[in-house]
Amino acid sequence: MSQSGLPLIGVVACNQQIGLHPFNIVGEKYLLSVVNGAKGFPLVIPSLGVDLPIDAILARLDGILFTGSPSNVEPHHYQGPISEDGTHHDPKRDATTLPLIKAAIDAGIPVFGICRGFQEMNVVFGGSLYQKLHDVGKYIEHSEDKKAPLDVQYGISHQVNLVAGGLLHDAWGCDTAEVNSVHTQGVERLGEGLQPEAFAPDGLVEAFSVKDAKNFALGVQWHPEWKVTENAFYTAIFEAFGQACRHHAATQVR
Ligand SMILES: N[C@@H](CCC(=O)NCCCC(=O)O)C(=O)O
Repeated sequence: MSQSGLPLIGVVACNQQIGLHPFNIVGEKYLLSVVNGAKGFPLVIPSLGVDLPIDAILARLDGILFTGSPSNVEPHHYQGPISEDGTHHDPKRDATTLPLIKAAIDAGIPVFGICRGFQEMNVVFGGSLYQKLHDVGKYIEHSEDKKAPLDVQYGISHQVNLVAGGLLHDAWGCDTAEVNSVHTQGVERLGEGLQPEAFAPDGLVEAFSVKDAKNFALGVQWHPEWKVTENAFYTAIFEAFGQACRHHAATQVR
């Protein structure tokens, strides 16, 4: 917890080359969703892929947000077929987030995974991913029109059916909600120990939680960080995450 009483929430970065230099970057919308949605203080966690001691940050953080990203998890992490030439990967992010997700959940730190972060959580629990949902044949279109304005790309795309008794259903209080959809990959085999929280109308798992987690551990395939305060469902999800982070902070002796 920061001195102002705000929970400290780690937000994982992606690697990107800008000019000749490699940078660690985080989309501003993720940082703002921590500030305005979870009411926390965001701290960027670099994805350096080097052997940094994870314990050093876990002891100081009250929650971790695993962000979305245009890059895909390398398929060797889930024994998937080699991806198509030119596929955007971020091996240093994989090397950072996959062990961090497990360590954070084991340590009872609230964890929230969005899109790539949701897919990473599935992989950590032994699940696998479809690399191109649109090639599977049984799914509706889940990706965005990249030429459309951002408000259209991240606008409402389809309904999700929330599982009764789940964390999301409790947070929202209704059986259904409307979400955006900005992904080409998706859950093929659900990881062991993950319980579905929401399904798309085509049956795709759109959200899950970790069954035996000591604390909030939720992944969602959509992007609730997008203009979080303008969408009551997205706000409710971030409020539940923020509440778990504040509770964690209040129970730590530091
Ligand atoms: N690359 C994966 C994950 C999709 C994802 O996280 N998209 C986010 C795009 C950028 C952002 O909004 O942060 C897939 O295609 O399924």
